Amino acid sequence: GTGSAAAVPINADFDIAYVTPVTLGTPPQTLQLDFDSGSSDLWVFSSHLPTSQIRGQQIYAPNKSSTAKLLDGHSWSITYGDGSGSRGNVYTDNVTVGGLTVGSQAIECAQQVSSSFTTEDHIDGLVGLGFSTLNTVSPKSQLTFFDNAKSNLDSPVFTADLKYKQAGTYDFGFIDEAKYTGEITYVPVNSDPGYWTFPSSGYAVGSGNFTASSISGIADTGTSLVYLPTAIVTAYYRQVQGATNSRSYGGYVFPCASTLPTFTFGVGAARFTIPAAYLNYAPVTPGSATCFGGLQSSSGVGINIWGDVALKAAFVVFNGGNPPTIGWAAK
Ligand SMILES: CC[C@H](C)[C@H](NC(=O)C[C@H](O)[C@H](CC1CCCCC1)NC(=O)CCNC(=O)[C@H](Cc1ccccc1)NC(=O)N1CCC(N)CC1)C(=O)NCc1cnc(C)nc1N
Repeated sequence: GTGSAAAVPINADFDIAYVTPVTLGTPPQTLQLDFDSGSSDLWVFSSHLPTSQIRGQQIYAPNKSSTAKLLDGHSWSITYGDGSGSRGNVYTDNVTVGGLTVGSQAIECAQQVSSSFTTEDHIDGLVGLGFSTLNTVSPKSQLTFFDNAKSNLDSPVFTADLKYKQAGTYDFGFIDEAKYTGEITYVPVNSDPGYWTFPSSGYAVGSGNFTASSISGIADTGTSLVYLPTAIVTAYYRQVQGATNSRSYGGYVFPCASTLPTFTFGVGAARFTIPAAYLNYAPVTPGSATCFGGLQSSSGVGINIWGDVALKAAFVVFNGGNPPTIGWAAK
């Protein structure tokens, strides 16, 4: 089988995240979930949450689904890189994404969410697409939607075609030739950390020379920006008039009117250029003349992250075969 579903930006002004409609249970309950290749829990706002923690999000009510089953004695608790988190209990039920159904998928029902989830009313939960070793359900960890679907997929892959300020797609089980140009360059994935960790072959700032350098990082659809080693990031912002590394804003900022260079990264012999517009992430506060960069230093993060700012400059194949690989193509 295969599936194909839209990845819709949650904000009209800048791409903080993308959500995809997912139907749960019988009769179907549809939620807008953030597909996150940087984690491996499928969790949702649920009828088990105190109403004080819900602010407009859609919820999944297992007691309204005839196919829901409590996973007795199991719980989950997750913390993300931005300090947000959630926890709760676990049911299994049918989950459908873009025409692809998984029976008895573990659906982690939130009983508590951190304040940033409550205030982000466009996200009703997450679908983890990382490796199942990262799943937090205890005492028995659960499989991701992708791992559960894999044996029924025409091919054990999912692809991300994220776009700048417009809807893209996540496809499961097939590679849509119409979504990319040229060849797909595949490189090995180290799944031991649980993320889609792959080697990049170097970078260039604007029209400058390409610097060959092996950079290990993760392809993370759930992270908004790109986080790379300080040496690379300072080389980039040296080319931006008025750029400073702001402690108060927590990263590189610059006058919104500044002209930004493009940023090119290598995957094997292939080269992918992130347009300047993608690297002007957003005003630090609505209407401000100071803008926050889409490229930031990974020194405070601990790993290099190729987030949405980079992913939307390419067509990316997450190949869950044995061994796993990741493919990048222009589009
Ligand atoms: C099983 C845990 C799992 C693997 C976990 N994975 C991750 O954290 C990566 C994962 O991709 C998560 C998925 C996010 C979580 C928040 C909700 C949206 C999805 N990514 C991050 O945390 C990266 C940093 N956050 C981000 O990039 C968020 C994403 C977001 C989007 C919309 C609304 C709210 C948040 N972006 C922002 O906050 N933005 C606002 C500020 C702006 N300057 C940039 C955009 C992990 O590594 N946790 C370990 C961990 C724990 N504690 C800490 C402190 N760091 C950690 N890494």
